[in-house]
Amino acid sequence: MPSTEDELFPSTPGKFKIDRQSNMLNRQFNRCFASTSTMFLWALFLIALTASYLSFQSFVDSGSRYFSASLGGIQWEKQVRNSAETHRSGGISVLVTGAAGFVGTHVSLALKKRGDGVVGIDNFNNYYDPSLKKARKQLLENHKIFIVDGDINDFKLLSKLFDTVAFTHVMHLAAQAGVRYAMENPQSYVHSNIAGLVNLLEVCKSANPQPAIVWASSSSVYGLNTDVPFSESDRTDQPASLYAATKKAGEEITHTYNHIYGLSITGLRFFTVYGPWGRPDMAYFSFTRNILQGKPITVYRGKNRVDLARDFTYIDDIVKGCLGSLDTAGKSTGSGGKKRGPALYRIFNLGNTSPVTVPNLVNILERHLKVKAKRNYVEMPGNGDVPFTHANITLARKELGCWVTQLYNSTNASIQSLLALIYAKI
Ligand SMILES: O=C(O)[C@H]1O[C@H](OP(=O)(O)OP(=O)(O)OC[C@H]2O[C@@H](n3ccc(=O)[nH]c3=O)[C@H](O)[C@@H]2O)[C@H](O)[C@@H](O)[C@H]1O
Repeated sequence: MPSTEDELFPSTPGKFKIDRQSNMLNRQFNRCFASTSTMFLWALFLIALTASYLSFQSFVDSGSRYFSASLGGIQWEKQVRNSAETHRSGGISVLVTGAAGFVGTHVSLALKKRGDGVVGIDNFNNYYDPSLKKARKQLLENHKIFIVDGDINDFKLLSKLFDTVAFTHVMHLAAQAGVRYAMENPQSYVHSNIAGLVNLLEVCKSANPQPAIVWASSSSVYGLNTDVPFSESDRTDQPASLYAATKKAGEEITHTYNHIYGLSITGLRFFTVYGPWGRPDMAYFSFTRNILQGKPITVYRGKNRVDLARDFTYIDDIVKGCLGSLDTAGKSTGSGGKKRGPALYRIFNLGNTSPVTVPNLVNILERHLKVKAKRNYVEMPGNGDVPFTHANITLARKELGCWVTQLYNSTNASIQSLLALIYAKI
């Protein structure tokens, strides 16, 4: 008779293990379920286990519900829906990214004023004083526009917005702006202008219905192009800054989403936009501040002391171009992430068509401010600037219809607003 357990099993290792395990299980099974009362206890235990698992699941669900309250919650969803509601027949429902930015604020207000639904999203980053962005947010809220504090890289948040509202359009203005800052913080351009854009497009392509997208490209894509005025068909493969390169990349990226998923895309190449509620990093703003404070200003010059020139464009013209683009965008054709037919892909210059040299800009500021500027002329550092910009807007005039270029006399309105901001220490 075998005296030990081991002697019961053959010596083949694989088999040994299996048999040994099954034997052990058998013995455990025998021990545990030896009597019906123990079986009854086991049944009770299993029921309790199932019940606690189910209640844990509901805890997890309510937890994720609670978590999404930071994205949403019932109150939040209500605010989003109310803000997105249209108040005119044939109105559109627009998600405006970068809504607390300069252009975003003006476009949001204009849409709301004509009865469209608007929901804004902005990450309130500190590229420039966020208190200016908060002040713009307050202005928008006064007009019953709800602004979500969030980043376009947040896939969950964007998806939730599209789950809450079937946006017909996206006006994509969130971006890392500024040409020269790209040398200081290159990653921020990749984060917003590339990764953020792709994230937004990923959400839009899966949305049902897919929205039509209008977004801000830039005059900087013309880079070192020397054909003037700049036309949409001109070459754009010589960017002078990382900013320009990310905007150019955006044009290519949006093209692929148009091609693969049937998203309607309109890219707008803005030319140095100025006006009330403008950006403090831009020359007309920083020059105004310095002139008023008696500080010198640095005026860049090109090679051989050639003046730099910009096709400075007034914000109201840009707003008209944005609204005209939204109105003519046509529908995206895809659904469920699949293309169902060709959709519009367009690019337009939005510029003033009459460049002004930077020294002349300073003259105009001096006239309005009635203060003489202390000018330091410096050769343009090789940090992303281009010598001049000049828009040909024939295409925008023809296809957007509403395009009427204003003259530079709108400077006064801008300056009054800048003064208010400067005195408010923004
Ligand atoms: O159209 C665009 O795509 C871009 O427009 C804007 O860029 P820019 O045209 O560079 O505007 P802005 O900074 O106002 O400089 C104006 C002029 O002043 C010169 N400039 C500037 C600063 C300074 O200290 N001295 C100076 O001479 C400077 O050399 C330039 O000649 C947006 O910021 C950018 O986000 C993008 O949208």
